[in-house]
Amino acid sequence: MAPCSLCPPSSPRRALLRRPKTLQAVCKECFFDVFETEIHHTIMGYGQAEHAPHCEQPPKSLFARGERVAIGASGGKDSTVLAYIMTLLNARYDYGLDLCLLSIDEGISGYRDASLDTVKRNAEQYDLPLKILSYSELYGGWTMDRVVSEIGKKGNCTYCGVFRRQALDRGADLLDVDHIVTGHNADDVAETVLMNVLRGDISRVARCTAITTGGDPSPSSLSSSSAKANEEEEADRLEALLPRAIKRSKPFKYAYEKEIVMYAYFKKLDYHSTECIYAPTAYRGYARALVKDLEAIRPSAIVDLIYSGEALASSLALPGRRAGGEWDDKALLAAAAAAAAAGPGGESQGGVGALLKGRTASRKKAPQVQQSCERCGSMTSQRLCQACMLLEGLNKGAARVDVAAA
Ligand SMILES: Nc1ncnc2c1ncn2[C@@H]1O[C@H](COP(=O)(O)OP(=O)(O)OP(=O)(O)O)[C@@H](O)[C@H]1O
Repeated sequence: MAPCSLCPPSSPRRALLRRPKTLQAVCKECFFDVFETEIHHTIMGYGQAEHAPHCEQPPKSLFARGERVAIGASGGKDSTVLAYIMTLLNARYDYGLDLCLLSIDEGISGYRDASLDTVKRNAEQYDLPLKILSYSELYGGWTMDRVVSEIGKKGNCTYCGVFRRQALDRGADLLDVDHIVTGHNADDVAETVLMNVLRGDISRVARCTAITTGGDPSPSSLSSSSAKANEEEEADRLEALLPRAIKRSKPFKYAYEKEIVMYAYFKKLDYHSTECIYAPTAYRGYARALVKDLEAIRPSAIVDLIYSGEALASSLALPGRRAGGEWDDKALLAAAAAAAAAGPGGESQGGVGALLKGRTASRKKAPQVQQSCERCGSMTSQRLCQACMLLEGLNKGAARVDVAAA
C-alpha cells in the first residue's frame, strides 16, 4: 500500500487502511491518533465549528471538570469503544471526570445476557464501576421477552425505547450522576435526520442533531419573563415541580460507524457483535440502507446530512435552543403546547411554534404542561409518563403502541 498520508513526509510508515470518512490512506498509528483527536475535539466543542462553518457559537466543552458521568454501556461496538476512549481521553487530557458504566438489562435472552457479560469484562478491563438495572426489577417483572410474547414483534421497539430511556434516568439517579453519554454515532444521527425529513417532522430534525439534550436549564433560560426579579422565583418553582433532568451527550456524533468498528478491531477491544433479535425492520431500516448507499457514492454524505440538520436548527432559531446548541426540552415542549393552544387560526409563534402548530393541531393534541408522573415522578406532559402508560396497558392486557417513539 501507499505511504501513510498523515505521517511526516520525511519518514512515512506504510498505510494499512483507507479512512472511511476521508478515504485517506493511513497507517494504524495515525488512524488511532486522528480518530482519538477528533473525538477529543468534539468533546471540547470544536466539532461543531469545525464541521459546521455556519455555527457561530463559541466552542463549549461537553463536560465540566469534576462531573460524574455514566457511560451507557450495552456491550456493543459503539459503547465499548466509547468506554475505552472516554477512559483514555479523560486521563490523556485530564478532563477530571468521574466515570462509571451504566447498563440496562432489557431481558432479551440470548442477546442481552451475552452482551452484559462483555460489559462486566469491560468494567474490569477499564477499571470502571458498573451498575446494571433490569426492566424486570423496574417494571414489575416485565422483560422484553415477555413484552414480545404479549404484543408480538411489531411495535416492540417503542416499548423498549421508552423503557430504556427511563431506565437510564433511574440508573443515573441511583449512581448520583447528572450526565449520561451514549455511543450514538454519525451514521445514527444522519439516519435520524433523514428519517425525520422524510416524515416532515422538522422540530425533530433540529433536535436530533443536538449533541447534548436535557440537563437543568439555567435560571435565565427557565424564565421568559422580562422582570428579572421574578427569575429566581420562577426557577425555584420549576425546580420544585420537575424531577432532575439528566443531561445526555453523544461524543461520537461525528464518528463514522465504520471507523468505530475499525478502531475496535485494530485495538482488539472486547465487544459483543450480535444484533438484537427483536431489531426493527421498519422505517429506520430504510433510512439506514439509504445512508449506507449514499456513503458508498460519497463518504461525506453522512456528515453532510448532519450539517444540514444543524443548519436547519440554527436557521430556525427555535425556542428551546440554548446558547452552545443545547436543547431545553421544557422550553421546546412549552413552544409546542403554545402552538397547539393557538390552534390552526392562531397567531404564528415563529420558528418551531409555527411548524409544530400544524402538526400538533392536526393531531388534535391538548395544550401540555410539564409535570411529574403521578406514579413514578418522571417528567411528563400528562398524568402518567409514557413508560407508566405502556406498563398500565401491559398490566391490563391492553397494550397500546400509539405513543410517539422515543
Ligand atoms: N441496554 C443498554 N444499556 C445501556 N446503554 C445502552 C443500552 N442500549 C443502548 N445503550 C446506549 O445507547 C447507544 C445507542 O444504542 P443502539 O441501540 O442504537 O445500539 P448500537 O448502535 O448497537 O450501539 P452499541 O454498539 O453500543 O450497542 C449505545 O451505544 C449505548 O450507549
